[in-house]
Amino acid sequence: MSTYRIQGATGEWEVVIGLEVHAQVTSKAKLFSGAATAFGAEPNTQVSLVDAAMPGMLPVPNRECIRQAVRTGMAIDAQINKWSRFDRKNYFYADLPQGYQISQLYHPLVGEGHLDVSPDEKNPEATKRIGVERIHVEQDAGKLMHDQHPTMSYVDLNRSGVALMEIVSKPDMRSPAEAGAYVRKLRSILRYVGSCDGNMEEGSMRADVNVSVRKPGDEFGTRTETKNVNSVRFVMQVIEYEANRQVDVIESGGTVDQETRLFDPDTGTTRTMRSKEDAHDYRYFPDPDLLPLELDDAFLHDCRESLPELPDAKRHRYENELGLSAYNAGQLTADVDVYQRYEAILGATADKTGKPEKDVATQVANWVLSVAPGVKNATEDADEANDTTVANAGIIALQAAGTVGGGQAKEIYEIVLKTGREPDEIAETEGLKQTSDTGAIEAVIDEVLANNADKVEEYRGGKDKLFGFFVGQTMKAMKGKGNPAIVNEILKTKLG
Ligand SMILES: Nc1ncnc2c1ncn2[C@@H]1O[C@H](COP(=O)(O)OP(=O)(O)OP(=O)(O)O)[C@@H](O)[C@H]1O
Ligand SMILES: [Mg+2]
Ligand SMILES: [Mg+2]
Repeated sequence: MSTYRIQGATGEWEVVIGLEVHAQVTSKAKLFSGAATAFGAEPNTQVSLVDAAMPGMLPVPNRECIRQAVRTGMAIDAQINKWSRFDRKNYFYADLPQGYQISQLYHPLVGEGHLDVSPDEKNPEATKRIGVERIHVEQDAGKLMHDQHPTMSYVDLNRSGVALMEIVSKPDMRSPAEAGAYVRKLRSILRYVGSCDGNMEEGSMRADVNVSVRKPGDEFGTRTETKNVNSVRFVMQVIEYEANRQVDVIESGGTVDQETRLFDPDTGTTRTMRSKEDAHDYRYFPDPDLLPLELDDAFLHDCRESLPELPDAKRHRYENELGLSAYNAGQLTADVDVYQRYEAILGATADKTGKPEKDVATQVANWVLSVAPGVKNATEDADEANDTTVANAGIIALQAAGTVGGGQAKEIYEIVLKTGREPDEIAETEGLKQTSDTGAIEAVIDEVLANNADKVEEYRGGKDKLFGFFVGQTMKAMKGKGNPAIVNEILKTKLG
């Protein structure tokens, strides 16, 4: 793995990165109230008296949120703490009516774990292990709206009280690529587990990016923390910018302040938001309204039993059982949507062809990863609803049987996407079937050879490369519909 270094005036610098990822827990209700959590609702329509911090309201932990955080911890091989507790993090802000956030500082639900990440997507086998310090559960705050009125700000409390998992990494990353890979892998696992939808655009997953620089081998330097970064690309940009900025500050005789910064996507730069409050400024103390959480074995057992096959295990199985290349296996297992589509089409293709999955696995992989997306991108009036598992499997099966060739398969798919017609019927009525009629193919080949007597002579004289020319001419004469295997076979016989 290549080492990322920043070249300064005084030599090479290493960058040290730790990420705090806030992931919204997939749950119909909030962490301590029954209010709904749907994205995009009208402001203040999903607020209970608990979320609005009315006096005398008491929080009641939502079992499903705890369950999802525990399952997430299990998915990263983390220590699950059977005893944990909620603390109040006190601060004043207009989007926080309680005056404190219920979080977990001293006894988090989930302790140490780790993720194996692949900084180079082309080489998913080259992994680096990144430690996770802990996962704690906490409430989200509301949102201030500054664009509704010229002189007033409004408050939307829909998000107030929504359950978040804060997943805190160790300062183990050393390059933008590693940090990008960490966020991708974490997102992938959250989506497999189903504990967070991973939608960074809608804010379901946001990263606080901690960056410091040091000379290789030195102690850690002072970190800055850039808040609420909401895409993989932005995380990488923040690191690139911050690391270079810090090197400049130090090399020009200054010191890096431990502070909170904001990222500006328009310029790709960060700027000071506030200097870092020390943790004790929050006056953390155990929330007296809540009992400690105690998890029993049955609950833990249920959490573990409900975990799906996870990305790494699935990737290895695709390689070992289905014989896929490491690259294809990595691409297909990176996201839930992709592997679900793959597995559905693979199963249907095996059924349709009567072959074991292993025998069609690579063909289906190429179809799902490259052929189908290529056709889809080029088809303007494609209707997503026509892109069914059955239709895809139908086309792949036609090709596997030699009924259609690669070119015809694409044409059929295009028609499927536009019209929803059935692949077998399209192949039949649109004249897209390959000819396997040896007599017909032989006749065409005889003509091709007769028209190119000089080339036949050269071929027989040892110019082997001309074989491809004869195949090409035959296919052209047959408008691409000759069965390639049969064309090859007859040509070989005829040319001797
Ligand atoms: N020297 C360093 N350089 C880069 N990252 C660091 C360094 N030291 C710590 N970190 C990272 O900073 C993060 C600290 O997060 P943590 O939640 O523990 O505390 P915090 O940021 O002070 O608290 P808060 O949750 O209130 O923001 C971790 O991801 C850790 O890996
Ligand atoms: Mg934190
Ligand atoms: Mg932080």
